[in-house]
Amino acid sequence: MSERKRGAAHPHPHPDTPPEGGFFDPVRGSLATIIALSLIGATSSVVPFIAIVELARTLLPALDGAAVDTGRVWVIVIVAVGALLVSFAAAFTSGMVSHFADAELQLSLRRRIIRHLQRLPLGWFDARASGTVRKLVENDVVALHQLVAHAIHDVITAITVPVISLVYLFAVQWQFALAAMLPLVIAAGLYVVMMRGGMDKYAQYENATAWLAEATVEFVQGIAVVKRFGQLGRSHQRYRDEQRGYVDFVGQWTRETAVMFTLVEIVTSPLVVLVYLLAVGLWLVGSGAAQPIDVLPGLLLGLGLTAPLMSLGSSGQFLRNAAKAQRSLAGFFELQPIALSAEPQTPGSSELAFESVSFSYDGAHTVLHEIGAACTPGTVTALVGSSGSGKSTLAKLVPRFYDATAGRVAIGGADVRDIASDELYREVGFVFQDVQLLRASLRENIRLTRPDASDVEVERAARAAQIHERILRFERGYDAVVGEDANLSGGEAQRVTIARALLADAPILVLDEATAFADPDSEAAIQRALGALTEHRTVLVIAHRLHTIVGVDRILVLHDGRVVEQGTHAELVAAGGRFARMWSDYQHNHARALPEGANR
Ligand SMILES: Nc1ncnc2c1ncn2[C@@H]1O[C@H](COP(=O)(O)OP(=O)(O)OP(=O)(O)O)[C@@H](O)[C@H]1O
Repeated sequence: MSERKRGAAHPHPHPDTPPEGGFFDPVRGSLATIIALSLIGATSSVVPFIAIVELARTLLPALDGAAVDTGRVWVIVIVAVGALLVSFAAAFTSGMVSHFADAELQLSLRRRIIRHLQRLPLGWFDARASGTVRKLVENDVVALHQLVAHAIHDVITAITVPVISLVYLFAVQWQFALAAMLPLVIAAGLYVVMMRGGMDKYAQYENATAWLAEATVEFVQGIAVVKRFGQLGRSHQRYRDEQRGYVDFVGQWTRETAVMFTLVEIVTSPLVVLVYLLAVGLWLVGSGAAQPIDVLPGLLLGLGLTAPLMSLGSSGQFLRNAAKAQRSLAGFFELQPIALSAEPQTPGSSELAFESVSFSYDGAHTVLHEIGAACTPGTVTALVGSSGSGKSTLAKLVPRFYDATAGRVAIGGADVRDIASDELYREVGFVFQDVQLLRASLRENIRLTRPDASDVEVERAARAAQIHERILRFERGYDAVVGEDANLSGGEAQRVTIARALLADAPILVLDEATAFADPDSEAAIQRALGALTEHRTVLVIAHRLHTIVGVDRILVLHDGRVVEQGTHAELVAAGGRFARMWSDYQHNHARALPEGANR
């Protein structure tokens, strides 16, 4: 394949990138049903009240001795009972459909999140990933649950019931209808005033909550460090300040809205509305503007006009949360998945080559500049260089944690981007510093990359990784579960991942020597384990301790993202350049720690 520049852009649109609002596609039909049922339910719930009025209108003449139209009475009763049943059935069915739709939506979203996660570059899965995924799966998906399962039905009911009631009231007696609207208008006005600047306030409230949570986590996580350095008072002070700030903010907001809130409660309270409507009714009847019977619908339906306002308030909050969740999910789905090749290639050998490889994390700062190097099968190549020189970044391009911004990384002549991912992981094994063990048995952890491996094979890999004896000391041995009865030190956990890499038996190995947390005993064990791992393979190792790479086939010295020297240990020392200086400093600093024969 010809050398070409390839940015982060995906050549084919990703199938899971949803079109605007596409999350609801799987439940579109159910949503339409919920809306229709909510409308039917709300409308039919008003009918019995109208029926009572009409019944009264039909029966009243009987007081003056007139004959009662019993046929009409029966029709009204049947319509009322029928409407009541329809309203119950609609509410029940709508509840059922919403909960099924909600379950369906959550399932489809969670599946979509998982599918998208599987296609993201491994480099995305750093420390922040678990928090982000947790927020998506827990908060955002649940916010959409509130929308589908509750808010749609509540909002439709809260709007439909007052609208139908008012239409009927205006048809019967317009002055009384107008009077019945007054509490609604006053409450709505007060609500608007109360909520003025509510979005800003709400944002401030969320910030205050987030800061408090952050300060709490910081206080708890840092407690060991601050205690050690006698800063407990200061750290505790920040926590107390944030807590004070939160309480002050909530107190202030509550005081600002308390008067308005109480006024809204009073204006909408059933007793106040009833007394008000009775007074208006008496006045209208007294002045001859209305018949006594015309006051009845106003009393019955007028009472139900203001209650929905309150439920609209809380549903509005659900709607805002759902909109926010939708934005956050859309942002996640917009993350570029790793590019998949249209014509997958198979590596011709286990030769690893970096061909003019450049890389930038953010598109602005280049951290690797035109790296060229070849690692042949059966040899060990070490990457050395100061902290931040680009060693890990270069190593992580091989298993495609990231893709080169320019140039290419090739295995047996094939660009790693053109090798199907399962093939790539069969070809490349890696052991990086951030050891990842699953909450599963040690056996399952070792067998992760080769689920079909027999117990004997697992044990052989563990022996070679110098961890077999340690595993046997657990009561349940290989069945001990990580994080439950298998509590491992950093070095031990690392040897488990080395056993895993050994079992996977990949012909190319990318390793971070990573003995940072190892004590002298476990360092020796890890070195032996790595020795077993590197036989007959193409090995690229990030070296931190220079005495461990004295005998490797080739050393690449990185500085500011460039290969500034390369050769064997002896050649580089003889050349008297950067590596020779690093080696001399290293010998000076580690004179006593170096094993015999290492300082040649
Ligand atoms: N995820 C990331 N996002 C942005 N920049 C990064 C990221 N990881 C590393 N860098 C930057 O890339 C450069 C090379 O870092 P890299 O981790 O590859 O160096 P290193 O030689 O492995 O260092 P060390 O020996 O300390 O691990 C550094 O400037 C670093 O700040």
